[in-house]
Amino acid sequence: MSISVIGSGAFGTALAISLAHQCPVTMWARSKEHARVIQNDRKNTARLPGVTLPDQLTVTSDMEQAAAQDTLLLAVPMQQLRRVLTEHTAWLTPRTLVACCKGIELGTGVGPVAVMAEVVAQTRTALLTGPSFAHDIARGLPTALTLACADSDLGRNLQQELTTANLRLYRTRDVIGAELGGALKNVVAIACGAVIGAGLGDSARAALMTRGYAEMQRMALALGAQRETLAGLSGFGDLTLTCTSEQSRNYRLGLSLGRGERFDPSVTVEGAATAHAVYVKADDLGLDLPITRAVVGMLDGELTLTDAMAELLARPLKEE
Ligand SMILES: NC(=O)C1=CN([C@@H]2O[C@H](COP(=O)(O)OP(=O)(O)OC[C@H]3O[C@@H](n4cnc5c(N)ncnc54)[C@H](OP(=O)(O)O)[C@@H]3O)[C@@H](O)[C@H]2O)C=CC1
Ligand SMILES: O=C(CO)COP(=O)(O)O
Repeated sequence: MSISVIGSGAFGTALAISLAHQCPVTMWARSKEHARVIQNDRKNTARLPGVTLPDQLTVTSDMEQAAAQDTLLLAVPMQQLRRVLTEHTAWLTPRTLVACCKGIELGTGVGPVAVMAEVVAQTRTALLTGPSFAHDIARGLPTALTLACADSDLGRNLQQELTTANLRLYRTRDVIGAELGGALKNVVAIACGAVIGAGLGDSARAALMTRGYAEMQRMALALGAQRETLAGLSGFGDLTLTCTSEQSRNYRLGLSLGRGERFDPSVTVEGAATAHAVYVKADDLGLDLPITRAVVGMLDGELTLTDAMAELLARPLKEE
């Protein structure tokens, strides 16, 4: 088996580093100059500073070279996935494609696995998700992730292939559950960052995490996910990490909203687009997602945090 990582951001670089400790890995960067600098310096200073690349990791901007491997991990932002696949379809089929992004596509309301299956014909698809910060993986710290694949045999093979000394992979066939857990937890993390940023306290955060988890379940179960998947690494596990750590960009965006500070728009924050995509989808499904609605309102500048909290607290009292 041979592996390529498509995308040389923080997460792609971290995965490539971990995997390259056990087999040769190729990492693709869209910019020729970026690929040359990372390959020569043995560092990705722009996206993942402070970590040295192992010798078995080769960086290239040549998609034909990168796509020549058996298994391709796609580590680009969710809203860019369709574009990357469309631009390089000729090289990507027939391959095994493993999406490593977390989010729901604006406009279609689907997750990364559906996008891969739609754009690249005859492809075998899977998803790698779960609680893990790129810096932790790259530094060799222990991490447990979920490999979701509808095909049991392929899932087993990928689980073996992608498990490393510090990445322990669990397996599920519930792709939609794993996708939605990883996507929806980012929306809740923005809300949690906002309450902490505004000084509303840890009790308010615990309430939001718990009721946010109820929202995640409501949406995911309506779309055919299994409850156990939401309770696993890809759902509850990642929700816990992302809502409690300043390493999370989604949480940091929330902190900025709560503090009334500007946030760098170039930073990848998947929960922002996903909140909008989920809000539309929930409306189509007739689902009530008050925390998602509050996040959308704050992101669009239509609700202050004070108004959002007032709306949440004024909702009719009900059974848990
Ligand atoms: N960072 C983390 O800790 C984790 C991230 N993830 C997920 O991984 C995904 C990627 O995030 P992350 O790596 O952190 O993001 P980064 O912002 O660090 O990097 C994004 C990468 O995608 C590339 N890219 C963006 N648009 C395009 C495009 N149109 N064509 C080709 N390449 C493109 C960027 O290229 P360029 O450098 O040229 O701009 C960059 O290499 C997200 O879905 C995120 O949720 C999952 C778990 C952990
Ligand atoms: O998904 C992540 C942790 O599992 C990374 O979180 P952020 O995208 O918020 O940084």
